Amino acid sequence: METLSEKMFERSKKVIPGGVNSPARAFSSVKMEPPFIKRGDGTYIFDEEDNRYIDFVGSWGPLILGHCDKDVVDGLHQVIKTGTSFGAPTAIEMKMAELMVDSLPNIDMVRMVNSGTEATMSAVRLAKAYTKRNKIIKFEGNYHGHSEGFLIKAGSGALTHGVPDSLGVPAEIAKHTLTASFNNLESVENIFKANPEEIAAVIVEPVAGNMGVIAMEDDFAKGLRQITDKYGTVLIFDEVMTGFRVGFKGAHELYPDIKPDITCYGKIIGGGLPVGAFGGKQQIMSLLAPIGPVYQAGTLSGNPLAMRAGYETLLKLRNNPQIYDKLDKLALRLEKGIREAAKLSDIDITVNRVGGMISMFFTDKEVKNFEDVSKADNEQFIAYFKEMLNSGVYLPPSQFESLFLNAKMDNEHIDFTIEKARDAFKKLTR
Ligand SMILES: Cc1ncc(COP(=O)(O)O)c(C=O)c1O
Ligand SMILES: N[C@H](C=O)CCC(=O)O
Repeated sequence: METLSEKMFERSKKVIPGGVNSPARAFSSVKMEPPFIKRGDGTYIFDEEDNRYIDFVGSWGPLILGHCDKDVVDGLHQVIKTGTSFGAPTAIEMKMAELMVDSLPNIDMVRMVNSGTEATMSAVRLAKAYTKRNKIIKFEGNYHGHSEGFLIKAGSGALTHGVPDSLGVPAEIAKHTLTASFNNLESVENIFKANPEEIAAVIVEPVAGNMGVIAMEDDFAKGLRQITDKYGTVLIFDEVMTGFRVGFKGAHELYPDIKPDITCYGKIIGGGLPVGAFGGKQQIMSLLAPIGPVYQAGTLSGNPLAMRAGYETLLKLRNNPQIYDKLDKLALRLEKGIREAAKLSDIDITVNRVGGMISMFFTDKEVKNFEDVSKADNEQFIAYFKEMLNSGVYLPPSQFESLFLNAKMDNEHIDFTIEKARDAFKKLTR
C-alpha cells in the first residue's frame, strides 16, 4: 500500500519540479523517495506516518540546538505578535549585528541577507569591486550556493546529482571561476602564476562539508593567506556551514592565525529560519550601498523572525560553551563506534570529523580532497543509508554531505545509532 509520503511526493511532483524545493533532499541520490516530515522534537523528526527518526541532518546544519528549542520558539512567539516584517531598520537587527561583531574576530561590520547563496554571491561581488578584478578561485567539491559563478565543480547536491556544471551558466561567467584542488597549495599557486593580476578572491569552505567533511590542513590554510596577501587578493571564508558549528567562533577557532578578509554565514545564525550574512573588514564592507558603490539589497533581509531565532540561538551558544564540548564528545563516540562496527563486518570506511560535523566514506583510503572523495563506493553507501533509515536513523542522503549533531543528543542516541550501523554493516556483507 502507498504510504502518505509516497502519495504526497506524487502530488508534489506535479507542481514542484522533482517534488522538492532543493535537489539535495530528493533522495534520488539514494535511489528512493523521501519521507515527508511532519514535525520535529529535540533530536527527533517524525514523518507523515508518524515514524520516528534520530535526525542527523538538522535541516542541513542550522538546528544545532535541535528541533523546537524552547528559547527559540518563545522568542519567535513574541516577535510574531508584533509583526513579521517591516522593511525598515529594527532593534533586533542591530543587536544581532552587535552580537556577531563582538563575538567574531575579523568582522568589523556585517550585512544580513536571506540565504547562504546570497551571502557568498554578495561577498564575491564586493571582493571584485574592492580589487577591481574579475576572476575568483574556488575549490573542487566546495559548495557556495547556487549563484552562477559557483556552479563550477561544486559539491553538495550538484555533486551528488552528477551535474557539477549547471546548464544556464553562460561560458562568459564560468570562465571567471577558476578551480583548484582542496588541500593542494600548488594547484592554487599555478593559477596565480598564470593570472597574477586577475584574481579578486579565493573562496574556501575552511572545513569542507559539501563533499563530506574535510578540514583544511594547517599548511594549506597558511599558504592560502600568504598567497592571497602576496597577490592582493581577498580571502573569503565560507562559514555558512561551519559558522558557530565547529566552535562558537567557527573556523576562526581552528585556524586562529588565518584572518580572512570576508566571512560568510548562514544556517545556524537563523536558528532554522531563512538567513545569511557576510562580514569583514570595515574598509571592504564600507563599499556597500548606501555608503559605497556596490549595490546589494533585500526586501526581507534582516527580517525580525529570522533575526530573533538566530539571536536566541547565538545567545544560548555563547552562554553555554559546554555545548561544543558535548557535541565533540558525542561525535567522537559516534566516530569510534562506527569505525568499530565497520571493522566487525570487514567493511572499509574512512570517518572524517571536526567537532560535531562528521561523515563517513566507503573507502579504505584517506580522504583529503575531491579526488579522494570520488573514489568512495556509492552503492555501499546507498545500501547502508536505506538500512539506517529503516532503523530510525535519518542521515543525509549522500556520503558527500556532513552529519550534524545537536545539543539535545546524548549517549543513548549515539549508541542506538552505532547499534543500527553495526546491523547495517552486517547486512552489507551478506
Ligand atoms: C558552505 C556553504 N555555502 C553556501 C551554502 C548556500 O547556502 P543556502 O543553501 O542557504 O543558499 C551552503 C549550503 O547550502 C553551504 O553549505
Ligand atoms: N549541502 C547543502 C547545504 O549545505 C544542502 C542543502 C541544500 O542545498 O538543500
